[in-house]
Amino acid sequence: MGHLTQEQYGLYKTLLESTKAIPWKLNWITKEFEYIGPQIETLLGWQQDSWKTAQDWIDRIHLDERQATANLCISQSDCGIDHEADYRALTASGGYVWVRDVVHIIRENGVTTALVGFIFDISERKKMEDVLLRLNKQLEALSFHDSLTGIANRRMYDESIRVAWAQAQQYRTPLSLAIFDVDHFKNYNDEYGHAAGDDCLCKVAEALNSCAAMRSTDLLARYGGEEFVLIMPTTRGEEAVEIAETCRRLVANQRIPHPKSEVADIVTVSIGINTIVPSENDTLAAFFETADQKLYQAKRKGRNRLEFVDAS
Ligand SMILES: Nc1nc2c(ncn2[C@@H]2O[C@H](COP(=O)(O)OP(=O)(O)OP(=O)(O)O)[C@@H](O)[C@H]2O)c(=O)[nH]1
Repeated sequence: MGHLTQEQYGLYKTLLESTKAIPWKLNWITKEFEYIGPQIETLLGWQQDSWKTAQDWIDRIHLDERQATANLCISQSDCGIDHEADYRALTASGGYVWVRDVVHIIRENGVTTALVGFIFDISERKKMEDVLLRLNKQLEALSFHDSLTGIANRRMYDESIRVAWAQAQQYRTPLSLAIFDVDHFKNYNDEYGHAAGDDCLCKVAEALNSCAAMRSTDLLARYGGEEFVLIMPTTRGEEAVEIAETCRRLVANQRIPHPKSEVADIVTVSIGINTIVPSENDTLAAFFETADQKLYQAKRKGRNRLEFVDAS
């Protein structure tokens, strides 16, 4: 493009200075601002002529993003790569505004000589993102999935067992419940750390689920910590024992090393099972409590085994 006439210059200046995006140009040899749009004063409060060097720009980036943003911009500019960055810009009154800086590099003979760019106000979008983030967190809290293992959570268990109990009571069908507890899991955490413990719980959940998921009416859930529960509606005692035993074997077959277990050198589970055809006098709480007692019996009797009671 040749030289601009006075008229053209005026047009471009008006265009640039009336957009919401704030234009700027920085001399990359001297690191001095050659231009910054007057709109910057409306957005951040700093006067147009207070933007003298790249250092003024860096100093007005929120500390949390400052280093990373400056590093990115310097390295990309030296290499001649156009780039953009989101950061909080300091305002003259001490607040911050989220902006996006979009940068175009000007090179001469393979050397970066100047940067030109636009600063966009993205605070509204960021506010929206924050709202979405908060909503997502709330949704997660309300969800029926355990965030670590991906299987059903305690909330889902509570809902499902209530329904299963009512149906068993109404139709006089057997209801079975198995409680699984990882053996010597405290030692596992102590040996490998909490993060590895989390991984281990995921693998256990996966193994249990591969067995439980074979019947669509069953529900496997993480009851809490290293405890899992399997609801088996319309399932008699022997059948429940068979399924739980398969689950136990599947966990052992994963052969997750556990040298500090006193039962085996791999991760194992103990299981308590209860089966009932609930009458009017039975309570869900007592039903669960009995299954839990069976679990502790399995622990006492040496772990990596199951104990059951069939009151149906
Ligand atoms: N990594 C990890 N550990 C957990 C989680 N929830 C509970 N735990 C740990 O699980 C362990 C449970 O230990 P205990 O209930 O004392 O029993 P145990 O060591 O499993 O031994 P037994 O049940 O008697 O075989 C505790 O150390 C908890 O910190 C979790 O989400 N992640």
